[in-house]
Amino acid sequence: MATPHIKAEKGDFAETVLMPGDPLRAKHIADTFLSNVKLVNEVRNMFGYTGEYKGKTVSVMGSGMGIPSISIYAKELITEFDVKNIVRIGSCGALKKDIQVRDVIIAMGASTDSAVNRSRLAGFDYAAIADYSLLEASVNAARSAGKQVRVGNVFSADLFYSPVDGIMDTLAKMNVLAVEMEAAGLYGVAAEYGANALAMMTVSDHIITGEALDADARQNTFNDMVEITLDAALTF
Ligand SMILES: O=P(O)(O)O[C@H]1O[C@H](CO)[C@@H](O)[C@H]1O
Ligand SMILES: O=c1cc[nH]c(=O)[nH]1
Repeated sequence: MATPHIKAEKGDFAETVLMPGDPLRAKHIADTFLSNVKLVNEVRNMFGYTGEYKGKTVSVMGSGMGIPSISIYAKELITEFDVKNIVRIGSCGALKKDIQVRDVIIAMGASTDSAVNRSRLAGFDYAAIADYSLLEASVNAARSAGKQVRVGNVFSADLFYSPVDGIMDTLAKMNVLAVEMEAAGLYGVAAEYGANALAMMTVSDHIITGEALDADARQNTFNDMVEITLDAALTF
């Protein structure tokens, strides 16, 4: 069967799908962490894989960048491929001095300048929040592995290059931990179509200090976050 953006068979995806923005990060994760791997989607090179992690079947597929892109893939995975849990595993820019590059942040909530969730809620402000079970399982998996995570609010920006003067200072003042581009949209899609979602990000750059990882590091070295997510997935 095929949706407009995914060419795969019913049953090709596991109930839980990890979604990095970068399809090559999806490939790295499949190559590094999964066994018995099958490539299940390559439409637009948005690679999707299904394999086994410690005996559990899980999938990993790129989401592309931004709320419009992840919204398409998340909606089709949920409604056409019976996916129940989507965990975004992304990168983000840190907004606070006490957060370092490579720290892992879990988005308990996601603020945004996108209008998608207002469209869903008759023009009112929608609180885009993580599924509590996925959040708790991920925090527990991190604790068990002795890995630190920060849990809080993130900002899902429509524009990577913001034209709004002082926006990063305003976000930091409101205790927003980091900026990225998908979480609020993913949470809205999951609510609309009845699935569970969580967004977890590794800090790839620091808005205050300017420190930044390169593309190769963003693609291939976020293993702590991936292990937390996969270990959490064993419990749901
Ligand atoms: O690394 P990913 O998961 O793509 O996440 C972040 O990186 C992209 C911008 O460079 C946006 O998609 C943003 O959310
Ligand atoms: O969206 C993003 C992702 C990483 N870093 C940023 O500054 N923004």
